[in-house]
Amino acid sequence: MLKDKKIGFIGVGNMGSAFLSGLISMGIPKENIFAADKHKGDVIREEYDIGIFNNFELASRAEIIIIAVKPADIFDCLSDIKEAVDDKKLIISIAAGIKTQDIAGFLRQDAKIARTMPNIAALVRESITAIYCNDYITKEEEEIVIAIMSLIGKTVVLETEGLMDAITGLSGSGPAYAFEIIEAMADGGVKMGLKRKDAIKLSAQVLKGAAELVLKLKTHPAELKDLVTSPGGSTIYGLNVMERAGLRGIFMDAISAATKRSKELGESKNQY
Ligand SMILES: NC(=O)C1=CN([C@@H]2O[C@H](COP(=O)(O)OP(=O)(O)OC[C@H]3O[C@@H](n4cnc5c(N)ncnc54)[C@H](O)[C@@H]3O)[C@@H](O)[C@H]2O)C=CC1
Ligand SMILES: O=C(O)[C@@H]1CCC=N1
Repeated sequence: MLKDKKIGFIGVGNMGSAFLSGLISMGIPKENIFAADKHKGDVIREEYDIGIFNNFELASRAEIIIIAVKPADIFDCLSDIKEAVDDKKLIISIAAGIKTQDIAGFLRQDAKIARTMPNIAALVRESITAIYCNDYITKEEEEIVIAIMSLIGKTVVLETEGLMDAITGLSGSGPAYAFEIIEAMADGGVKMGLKRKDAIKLSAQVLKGAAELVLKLKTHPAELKDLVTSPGGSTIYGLNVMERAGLRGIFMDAISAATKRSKELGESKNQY
């Protein structure tokens, strides 16, 4: 489905490079992949051996344009590509907060625009990516967006755009929360005498194993928690401390704050 498409990336940083690696390892011919990056053109050419262009040239050549710059840079990029975008090109944004309607307002009202929210686990093809396609994208084109996002992990398709900020706050930002948990659990192990390296390996594998259980058994996490928590055992003593500290409230507040911030990123053109 993707092999004969001309795909261009604007911005090849943390996220753009994960997509690029995915496309290349899938065997997409390199002559069909282009990139534009304001600061790293030479490095990308050397690393991936693909055509490097400026934003306008890239948008003129590509049928699918993936915009992977920071939200603060997106409107500069849209200005650069405006004259090259017609009603056939497929624009895919991964920028936090930026609404399809605002992108269309900059480009053209009938532009085909998909707003997506992946996460950094794209680097190991374990992202979960939410996809919203505007009304100008056909079913077949939606399949193309899904195929591209599947290069970096799993996908969910949204019928409306409204929940995209909440998804940004939960699964877009979520790996950072998980890294904190892994590090914090490792700190606990170190406090109890474990070596740092062992403690990190143990806590990371715990999160991976627990996640696999939830996903594979399709069982509610509370039920799985009960499997670990023997009456009067060690786990309930640990959980007791977390409950006193209000761990659930902390996560709920964190995701609310990140959701609110994602919305703000879409409201101001001068985000940070
Ligand atoms: N890093 C993450 O975990 C996630 C990031 N995102 C979104 O992905 C987007 C990219 O994030 P990262 O890859 O982390 O950023 P990054 O800073 O690593 O990469 C952005 C790239 O864009 C280039 N760039 C900046 N201005 C440009 C311009 N005018 N024209 C062409 N290239 C330009 C930069 O040189 C840089 O290489 C952001 O909008 C962010 O909201 C979404 C989900 C997760
Ligand atoms: O913090 C950020 O701006 C981006 C959005 C999702 C993950 N990182």
